[in-house]
Amino acid sequence: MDKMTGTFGLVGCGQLGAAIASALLRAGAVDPARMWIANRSGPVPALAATPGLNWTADIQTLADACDTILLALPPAIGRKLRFEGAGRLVVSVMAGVSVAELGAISGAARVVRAMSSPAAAIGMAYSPWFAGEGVSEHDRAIVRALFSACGASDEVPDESQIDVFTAITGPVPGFVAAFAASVQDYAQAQGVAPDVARRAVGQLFHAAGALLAGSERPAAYFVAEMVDYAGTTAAGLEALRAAGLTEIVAQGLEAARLRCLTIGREEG
Ligand SMILES: NC(=O)C1=CN([C@@H]2O[C@H](COP(=O)(O)OP(=O)(O)OC[C@H]3O[C@@H](n4cnc5c(N)ncnc54)[C@H](OP(=O)(O)O)[C@@H]3O)[C@@H](O)[C@H]2O)C=CC1
Ligand SMILES: O=C(O)[C@@H]1CCC=N1
Repeated sequence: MDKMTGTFGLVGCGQLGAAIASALLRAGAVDPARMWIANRSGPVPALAATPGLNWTADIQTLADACDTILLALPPAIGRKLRFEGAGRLVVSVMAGVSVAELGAISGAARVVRAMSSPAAAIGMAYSPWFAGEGVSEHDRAIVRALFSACGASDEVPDESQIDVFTAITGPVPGFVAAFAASVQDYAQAQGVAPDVARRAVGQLFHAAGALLAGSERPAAYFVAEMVDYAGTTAAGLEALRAAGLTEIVAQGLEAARLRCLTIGREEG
């Protein structure tokens, strides 16, 4: 696992920030003594006893001490934040907050807009990131070290793709939980006991996730394979296709993507 060079500061240690902080420390991507956390209510229990880790309630104190700053605040709060971060590398995982806004928030010329998920806590997040104009190759190495400690990541060429991934991979279990709940509901409607349905569907998604994540093939390949097999599953897949599954999923994801454009603004 690559180490992040320099000092690192996290602003906001909630659901996502705490997951990323624990991932970085577990992976050894940053030494605690070179890491700062600014959290409104102070140290979080899971990390409070980490030897050497620096806590502060003051964001500017963190900014003055850190070469790389990660913003993990709610969008409504993050948008209103201002601190002097000129000369720093500023990275954000805040939904909907643009590179331009991040420059205004921090005064930094080197800004990376990213997305991650609380799956970072188990090293299984997907963290896409978009680099603003001033970001150097050295900065990119730091960002790669940061997000490889959290799971898989890719640099994307277009900032608008971060909104797409905020919809798709930001929430974990997210939309997959919605599908899993529908499967559990079906099982229970057929008389399966709730705890058995929960265990069965959990194992199904655990196995399916492992197979999909471990394959170079797109998910569509596995669908076509089952349709071609022309067994019981094919009948169900054909019924789902006829019912508009693809269109329904796209509607949900598009609603989440569009919400990125309004979340945390005065009116939204
Ligand atoms: N949760 C998720 O699944 C995901 C979240 N995100 C994004 O991550 C960001 C953070 O979300 P999430 O972690 O869920 O939010 P939480 O509300 O769980 O955590 C926000 C944290 O920020 C702290 N905070 C608030 N204001 C300040 C401040 N002025 N100075 C220092 N700390 C402050 C809060 O402190 P206190 O506890 O004292 O209030 C809290 O610990 C959001 O922009 C969200 O869109 C992205 C992907 C997934
Ligand atoms: O639902 C949310 O707003 C956060 C951001 C992306 C995923 N979860």
